[in-house]
Amino acid sequence: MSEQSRSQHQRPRKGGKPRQGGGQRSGPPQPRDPARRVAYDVLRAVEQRDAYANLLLPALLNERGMYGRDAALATELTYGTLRWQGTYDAILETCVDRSLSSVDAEVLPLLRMGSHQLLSTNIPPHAAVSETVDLARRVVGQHRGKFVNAILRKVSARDLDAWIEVIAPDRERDPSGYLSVVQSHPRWVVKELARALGERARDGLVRTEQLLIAHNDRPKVTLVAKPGRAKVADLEESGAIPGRYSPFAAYLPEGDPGAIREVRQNRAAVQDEASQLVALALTRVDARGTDGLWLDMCAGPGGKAGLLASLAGQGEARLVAAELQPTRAGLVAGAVRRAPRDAGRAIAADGTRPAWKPGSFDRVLADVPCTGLGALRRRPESRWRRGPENVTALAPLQHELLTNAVEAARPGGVVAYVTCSPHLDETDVIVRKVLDEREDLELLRAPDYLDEVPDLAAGPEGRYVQFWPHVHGTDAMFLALFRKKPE
Ligand SMILES: C[S@@+](CC[C@H](N)C(=O)[O-])C[C@H]1O[C@@H](n2cnc3c(N)ncnc32)[C@H](O)[C@@H]1O
Repeated sequence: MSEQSRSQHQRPRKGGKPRQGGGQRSGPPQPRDPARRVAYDVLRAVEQRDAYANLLLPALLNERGMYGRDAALATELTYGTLRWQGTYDAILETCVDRSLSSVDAEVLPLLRMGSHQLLSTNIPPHAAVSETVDLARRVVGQHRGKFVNAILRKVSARDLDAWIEVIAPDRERDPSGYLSVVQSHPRWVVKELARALGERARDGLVRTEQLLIAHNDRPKVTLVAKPGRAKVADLEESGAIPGRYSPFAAYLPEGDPGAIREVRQNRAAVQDEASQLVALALTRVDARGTDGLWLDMCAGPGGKAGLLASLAGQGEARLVAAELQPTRAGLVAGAVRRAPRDAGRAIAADGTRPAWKPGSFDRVLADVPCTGLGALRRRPESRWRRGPENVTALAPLQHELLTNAVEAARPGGVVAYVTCSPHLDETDVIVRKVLDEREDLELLRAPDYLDEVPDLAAGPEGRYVQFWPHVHGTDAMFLALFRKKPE
């Protein structure tokens, strides 16, 4: 294998042997290896009942009183295993003498987790196998523990580079297949991301590969200092570093964001920098007329609504933040609470059956439900959950919500269409369809409203904004800005 291809699949060597009995507060007796047990419980819940790792893991760590090195190991095992699942499954297919899909859902996470320790961490191989087998005996019984032992011994026969030689298709002949295995993404996702980047397989998929590598990196925790309520300098006092592009962003290199005073007081929040910037772009377009009422039509859980309410409150405007699901509308209410001038109001409402009169709003944001293929860094399991059928199923709703957003805007008003997915069927195709159907809509040059950020332009005449993890260090968020033509 060439040096170049070797570096392409090198993983960060993280984690380490857990301190025996260390890292826990006093309390009820802990299982022998609490870190692996937490990771296993999360992975099994993800596999069996579609749990979200980013919600369940912190809850379990908290419930079991784990912090420090044990929590770090549990986190590494959980996220690492989920990110690299595609590569490990390809390896495991060759080690199991039947189809991997026939392996019990309680056992599969043990095989993947053991493979992660063996192939991508600095945990000594004998410890990786024996600790995982010990856990297996406890959670799935003696017999299946033996099966786990036999398979992990086969996995341990090669290192990752040697396994890649065995399992990956030839890069020249099948670049998508190669990247799918080596960078652990479903093949259809590799193809769609290449399409969104404008790359053809025969040209080698160089930028696609950079994007996939970025998806497998641990993302920064980014905070937003809500304007009028906190400043980036306040967050710097807690160890955060000013963001690269957004005037409200700060990166938190380590530590729990929930421990930061401004976050606890709802004067700051966790929010990706691209999410901040697309909301900011909407407010920067000249409203050409009244500018008193804004609508966030799909507001839950409230990231953009929190920022928009603060920006509205610094001027003369008010924000209505609508969300279909009542529980999520409750989160939105929390996010807009105590905005300057109390400028934000959350309502539970269906954007496809508007509770407002047409033409009521000066600015409208439609941050529509999407596949989330732009947030794969933060939700590692979602790449395995989505399929092309989800893209197809979402299209009518995305189209309807954008159409209703345009209806909600007054003539001359501004509309933003946002997705956290770069998939062209969720972005360009929806925008073109609505533009084709309406004569009252002008597509603005969105990158002009974010001129502090380089390399954003995408789509027809570069009029869309497309953020990329490998270019901007953000989620792959998409923005199209429109003006509704005056009557
Ligand atoms: C991509 S998320 C929005 C993220 C949000 N803007 C933020 O920054 O936190 C899409 C939201 O739209 C909501 N939703 C789905 N269908 C809707 C509808 N018909 N009307 C209003 N909201 C809807 C979903 O429940 C989800 O909370």
